[in-house]
Amino acid sequence: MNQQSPAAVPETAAAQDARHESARANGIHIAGLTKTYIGDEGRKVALHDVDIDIAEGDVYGVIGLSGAGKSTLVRCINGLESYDKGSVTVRGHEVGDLSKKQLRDLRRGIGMIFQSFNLMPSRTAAGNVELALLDSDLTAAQRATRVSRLLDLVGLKDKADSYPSELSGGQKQRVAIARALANNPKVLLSDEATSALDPSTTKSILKLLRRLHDDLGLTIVIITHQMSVIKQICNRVAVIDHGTITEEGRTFDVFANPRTPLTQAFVATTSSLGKIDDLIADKSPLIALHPGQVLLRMRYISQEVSEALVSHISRTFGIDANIIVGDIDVIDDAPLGGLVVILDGAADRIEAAIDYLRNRNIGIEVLTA
Ligand SMILES: Nc1ncnc2c1ncn2[C@@H]1O[C@H](COP(=O)(O)OP(=O)(O)OP(=O)(O)O)[C@@H](O)[C@H]1O
Repeated sequence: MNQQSPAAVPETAAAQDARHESARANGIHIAGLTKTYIGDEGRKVALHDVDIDIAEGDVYGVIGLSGAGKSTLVRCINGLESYDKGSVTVRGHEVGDLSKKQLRDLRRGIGMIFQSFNLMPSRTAAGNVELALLDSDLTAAQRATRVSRLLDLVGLKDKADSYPSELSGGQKQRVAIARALANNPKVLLSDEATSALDPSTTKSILKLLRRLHDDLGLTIVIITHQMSVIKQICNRVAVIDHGTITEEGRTFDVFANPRTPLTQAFVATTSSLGKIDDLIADKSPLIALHPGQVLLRMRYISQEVSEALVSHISRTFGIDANIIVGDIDVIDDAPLGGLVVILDGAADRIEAAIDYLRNRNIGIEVLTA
C-alpha cells in the first residue's frame, strides 16, 4: 500500500486540534447542540447533543434521511432557529447571543441556497441577484456592475435579462448561487441544493461550487440525503440519524470504512459494490454460498490491485477467494478500491485471513457467513 494521497494517511490528533481551533476562530463550531420542537404532537427532539467542527475552507457534508434534523441544523447555524442547549459559533460569534442587528450582519456573511431556488418569478436573473444588494450602500450603477460580475462568475452572463420561467433548473440554481454570493460571504450553506436536479446538472452545479470554494476561499456546508453528492465534493462528512451524529470524519475514511448500518447503506448507493446487497436480497445464485464459505466486502486504498490482494490471501492462508465484484472510486482526489469476494476454506484460515486484512487497514464487512 504505497498510496501517497493525504486522504490515505491516518488523521493525526494534531490535525484534529488544528481543525478544532480553525472551527472556533473562523469556521463553524457546534457543541452539545440540542433543539426540541413543541408541536401539536408534543415534544420532538430534532437535534440531540450535536458536536461538529467545520474548519475554515471545509466543504463539509451533512447527510441524513428525511426528518433526521438536517434543516434544523442549518437553521440553528444561521440563527433562524433558537436552540435549547449547547453552543453554535460562526466565525467566533455565539449565534444564540446575537442581537437582531448582529444576526442580520451574520446572515449577510452566510450565503444560502435551497432545493427550490427561491427566485422571484417577476424579476429577471439580474433582478433576482440585485435583490441581495438593495440593503447595501452601493449605487444603482455599482449594483449593476456587481450583478453582472456575479452572473459572469456562475456562467450566466447571457441570461441576465431572462426570467426564472425561461431558465432550466441548473440555470435557476446558478442565479441563486450568484445571489447568495452577492455580499461576499465567507460561508455558503447549501440545503439540498441539487436534490431537484438531474445527475448531470447536479455534477455541473457541484463543479461550480468546488470552483467557487477554491477561487473565493469559501467554507461550504452541504446538506443532502445523497451520498453521491458527498462523494463528489466534500472533504468531510457527518451522518445524522434521528437528531444525533452517528458518524463523522474525512469523506475518504467514511467511504473506506463505514461503521454504522446507515452509513454503510449510504455508501452502498454510490458504488457497484452496493449491488451485492440486491443480489443478497434477491437470493441470487451468483452468491449462493456452500457451508463454510464467507461473503466479504472489502474497501482498500488502491494501488494494490484487486488480483494481487486476492492472490496474496489465497496463498498465505491456503484458501480460495473468488472475486464477485470489483471497482475503483475516486474520493477527495484519492483512489479507493473495492471488492466483493467469496472466501472458501477452513474456518480458522478464513478468520486468520480476515484478521490479516483488518490489520492492514482494509475496511471489511462480512455480508453473510
Ligand atoms: N417547526 C417544527 N415543529 C415541530 N416539529 C418540527 C418542526 N420542524 C421540524 N420538525 C421535526 O423535527 C425533525 C427534524 O426535522 P428537519 O426538517 O430538521 O429534518 P430534515 O433532515 O431536514 O428532513 P427533510 O430532509 O425531510 O427536510 C422532524 O421530525 C420534523 O418533523
